[in-house]
Amino acid sequence: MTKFADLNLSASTLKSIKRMGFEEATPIQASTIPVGLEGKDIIGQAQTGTGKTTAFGIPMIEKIDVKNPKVQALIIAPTRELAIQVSEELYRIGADKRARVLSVYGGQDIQRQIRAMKKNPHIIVGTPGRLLDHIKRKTLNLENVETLVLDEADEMLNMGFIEDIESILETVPSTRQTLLFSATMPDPIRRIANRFMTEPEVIKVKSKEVTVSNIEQYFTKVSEKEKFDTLSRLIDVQSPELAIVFGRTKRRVDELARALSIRGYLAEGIHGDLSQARRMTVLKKFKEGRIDILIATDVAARGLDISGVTHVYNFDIPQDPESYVHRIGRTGRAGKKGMSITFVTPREMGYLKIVEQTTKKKMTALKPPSLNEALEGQQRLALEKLVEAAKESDLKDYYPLAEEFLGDHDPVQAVAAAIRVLTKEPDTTPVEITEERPLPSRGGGNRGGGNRGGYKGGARSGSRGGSSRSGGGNRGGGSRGGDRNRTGGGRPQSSSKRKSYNNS
Ligand SMILES: Nc1ncnc2c1ncn2[C@@H]1O[C@H](COP(=O)(O)OP(=O)(O)OP(=O)(O)O)[C@@H](O)[C@H]1O
Ligand SMILES: [Mg+2]
Repeated sequence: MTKFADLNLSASTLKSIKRMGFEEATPIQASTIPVGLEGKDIIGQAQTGTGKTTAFGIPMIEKIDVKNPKVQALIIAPTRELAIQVSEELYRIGADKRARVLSVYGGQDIQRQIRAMKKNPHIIVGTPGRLLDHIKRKTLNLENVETLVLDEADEMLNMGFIEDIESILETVPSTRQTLLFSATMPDPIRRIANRFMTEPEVIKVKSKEVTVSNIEQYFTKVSEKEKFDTLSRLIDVQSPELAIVFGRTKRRVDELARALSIRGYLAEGIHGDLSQARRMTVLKKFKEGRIDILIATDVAARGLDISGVTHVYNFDIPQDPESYVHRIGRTGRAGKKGMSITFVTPREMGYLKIVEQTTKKKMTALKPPSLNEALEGQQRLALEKLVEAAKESDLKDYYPLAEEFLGDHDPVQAVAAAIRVLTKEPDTTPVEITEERPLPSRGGGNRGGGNRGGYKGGARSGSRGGSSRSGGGNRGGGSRGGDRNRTGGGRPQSSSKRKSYNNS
């Protein structure tokens, strides 16, 4: 175990780290910080949630000369949310040194960013498009940059940012130190490394597995039609504190968010077509627990660090194993426990194998819960509420009525009634989820870079037709008459039999 105090850091950085509550350096931090301090280029690979931000953040901040008003460090990140998150972490690390950090990203008023630039930030964290914009407007000068970080470089490659990054780098001195970090390092990333880096030291944390061991990984074999009911029941049984549900396309995310809300869950979606303001609001609500289910596309969730995410549901299995690693990595962070459940349709079982081969870890088969099990889960949750309430000391005011009630009723009957009142019965209101075309059968060389690009493109543009958007018979929960009867008096069916939601 390495203590930060043993890493030769300045007093101000040590003070900040202490304030952040970090006691020991994680393995990737212990191995990269000394090399980073020497000024070498680094390719750092370590599992999700193991503190890569601080691993590059510390050597970067140590190098900053706060008396020099020029921009000395640049971090490029694939999404706005990630840029904000990284800038916040860097701000905390540099707080005692008084390093100034600014994040710039699309969707935010550029004039406001230009005004902020005039306050001479030492560190800029930005998304490629907006950084280029500032460079072209000459509102950002990178001639004094000494440290460059590409966070989630492989994702930026997938997103087609490579040319933007190249243009940005033309304005950064070639003598800079370059650091590149990700949980996965697919082959094409090495090409970037060769192009942008000088004799990089590759630092991989020794580990047989790509995923952290504190995530319990399950899969459940389920037909496309049964997916939504299975999801509802799993949520009822497992009662996650915070959960992220991944869908393959933007339309999928929108439909799932709506369908979950119809069934009474506090759920909202996030993807690249939403306005920046909307994305921020949804994330904020999720972090504060005002919604407990976030539905997202791959891109929207890369690198996000939200504490309290206990469950990740892959409503659609991702096509490439790297996406899987990043998706489930939204839970089980900083040593906490987590659980992931991946839905696999019978035709997509081959993808499960590919994922398992990459992660070198078998997922455990999970039987989809029955409606009764979902009900039991909700009853247990209700009981937990009662147990919590029973711990309170100021229940005295309720005693007279309780005694009166118990005078006329058998105690078991009385408690059962209390549990019943508190139980949210599984809701089976019909909802509409457009069927997603299964992934092409596995033989098709789907591990290659080219294919990845295609898939990602589809997910971003939302333009995949979803092919099987045929008539009424294809609906998710709606076609399962037996289930619907349970909630009986629910809402009239017509209210949820909307036309297929069509955004393509
Ligand atoms: N030494 C440490 N001790 C305790 N917690 C830490 C330490 N270093 C970082 N953390 C915390 O761990 C969490 C995950 O860190 P971070 O987001 O940097 O992970 P990551 O490796 O970049 O993951 P991803 O691959 O998903 O981007 C953060 O909340 C961070 O504050
Ligand atoms: Mg990260």
